[in-house]
Order: sequence, then structure tokens, then C-alpha cells
Amino acid sequence: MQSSARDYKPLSGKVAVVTGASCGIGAAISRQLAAAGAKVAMAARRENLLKEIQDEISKEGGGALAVKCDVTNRAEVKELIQHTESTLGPVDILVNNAGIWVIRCMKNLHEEEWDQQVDVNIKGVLNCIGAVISGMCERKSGHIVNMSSEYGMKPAVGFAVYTGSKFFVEGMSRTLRQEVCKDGVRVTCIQPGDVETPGLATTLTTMDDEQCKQLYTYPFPYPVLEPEVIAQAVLYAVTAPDHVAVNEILVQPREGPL
Ligand SMILES: NC(=O)C1=CN([C@@H]2O[C@H](COP(=O)(O)OP(=O)(O)OC[C@H]3O[C@@H](n4cnc5c(N)ncnc54)[C@H](OP(=O)(O)O)[C@@H]3O)[C@@H](O)[C@H]2O)C=CC1
Ligand SMILES: CC(=O)[C@H](N)C(=O)O
Repeated sequence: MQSSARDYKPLSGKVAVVTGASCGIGAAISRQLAAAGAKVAMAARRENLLKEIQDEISKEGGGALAVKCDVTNRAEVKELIQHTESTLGPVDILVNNAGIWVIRCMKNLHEEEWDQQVDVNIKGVLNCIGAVISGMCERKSGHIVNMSSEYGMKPAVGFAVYTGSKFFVEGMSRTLRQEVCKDGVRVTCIQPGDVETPGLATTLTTMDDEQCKQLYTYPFPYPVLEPEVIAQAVLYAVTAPDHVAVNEILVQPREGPL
């Protein structure tokens, strides 16, 4: 291969923000966007983990910025975007990846867990979109990638509030897409099935709900997805030609279809 083709970076000159970038899927997305040439602002609460990934990306010759940010805090999200834009430039790509879940049936009331999932998975996504959407529309260019789930399309015992939050992400994204498509802005939902991440391992190994324990085993009886597979899906969507909208990508383990 000629060196010019080998060195081609499809996201060169682009600025991306990835939330929930300190581990799991968000870390993989940050690495792949940076490898594709984007300058990536990585947001999460655990700054030490973000800094480690930032160093790793820098050593590979990429550009990354670690920003401590809790997506449930609207003021912090606005600061995240302001800091990114003053340091790296206007945001071209927002990846709303931060998300949490608790595996517990609703009848075993833990209302504070419901609030936490709504705060991160719904309000956190809205906070981030709110901080970038008008700028994208003014610039007539932008891409919002929302991390949904296969559970944004089907029920799952023990995941009621989580599935509700991902159904919200799906519905909101469809309408937002219609509102901003003529402003040059694209909205993509990624719908992963089970992905091997710290979040998945922790929630499945610590769940104490008896009904759920009968249903879910860990490790899985078949190979699940690596975070890099989901990062590739994001990369595919954000590198499509400008007039092409990759609106949804459902990626599941072969043995775990809908
Ligand atoms: N793993 C899976 O099987 C699947 C995951 N998904 C979705 O993918 C996304 C990532 O999941 P996954 O990588 O597995 O999860 P992990 O639990 O492994 O990672 C979650 C990430 O979100 C961050 N985060 C959590 N709360 C906040 C907050 N309040 N503010 C900012 N960042 C936050 C965490 O960082 P920190 O703690 O440092 O803040 C961490 O970086 C989620 O939206 C999830 O719903 C969808 C389908 C399947
Ligand atoms: C969080 C999960 O456990 C999950 N499999 C999903 O979102 O699809």
C-alpha cells in the first residue's frame, strides 16, 4: 500500500466529545476516533482513568483531552463543551455513551436506583445535546451519536427503568433527526447487545435480585462483543459521506439475537 493511503485519517481536523470515556465502550470509541485523526475530548468522573487513556492516545500520536465531568450536572457539561471548544475547536461529533444500569425487578422497590438511571441515561444525554446542538445547527454540520442498546428495542426482566431510558433515547433521537437533518446535523443510535465491559461484569456478578439470578449467568454461555466492535460501528457512522445518514446500527453477539 502507498504511504498516502496507509496514512489517510478520515477524521483529521474533526473534534469529538465522548462521554463515559474512562472505561469500557467509551474508552474504545475514544481510541478509535483518535486513531482515525479526530481530536477527542474524553469525559467521565474518574479523571485518573481518563488521563491514562489520554497518555496512551498521545503516545500513539493522537490528540486527546481528559475532562472530568458528571453528565448529570448541566453546568459541568456546559463547561466540558466550552473547554473543548476553546482548546480543540468546535465540536463536530458528540458521542453520548455514558450510561448505567441496575439489574433488579421493579417490585423490589429501589427508587433511588430508578432516579440514578434516569439522571444519567436520559437527563445526561439531554444535557450533552443541549450544550452542542445550536452550535452544530449554526455551523450547518455535526453528528450526534447516542449509545442506545438492544434493550432500546425489547423488554428485559430486571432492566425496566434501563430499557425505558433506552426507549427514550430511541424516540428522542428519531424526532431530533427529523428536526435537524436540514441543518446538516446527523443523529445515529447504536444498539449493542452484550458487550464485555467493567459495567457488565460488575452488574452481573453483584446482582442480588432472586428473580434475575434465575435468568442471567456470567460469564455468558457464548462469546459476547468486545468494546472495539462497537467503536467500529461508531466509526462507520461518523465517517459516512456527508449526505449519508447511518441512523441505526444494531450489533449483537451471533448467538444472542433479538
Ligand atoms: N456493556 C453492554 O453490554 C452494553 C452497554 N450499552 C451502553 O453502552 C454505554 C457504555 O456502557 P459500558 O461501557 O458497558 O459501561 P461501563 O460501566 O463499563 O462504563 C460506563 C462509563 O460511563 C461513565 N459514567 C457513568 N456515570 C457517569 C456520569 N454520571 N457522568 C459521566 N460519566 C459517567 C463511567 O465513567 P465514570 O465512572 O468514570 O464516570 C464509564 O466511563 C452505556 O450507555 C450502556 O447503556 C448498551 C448495550 C450493551
Ligand atoms: C446493559 C446490558 O446488560 C445490556 N445487555 C444491554 O444494554 O443490552
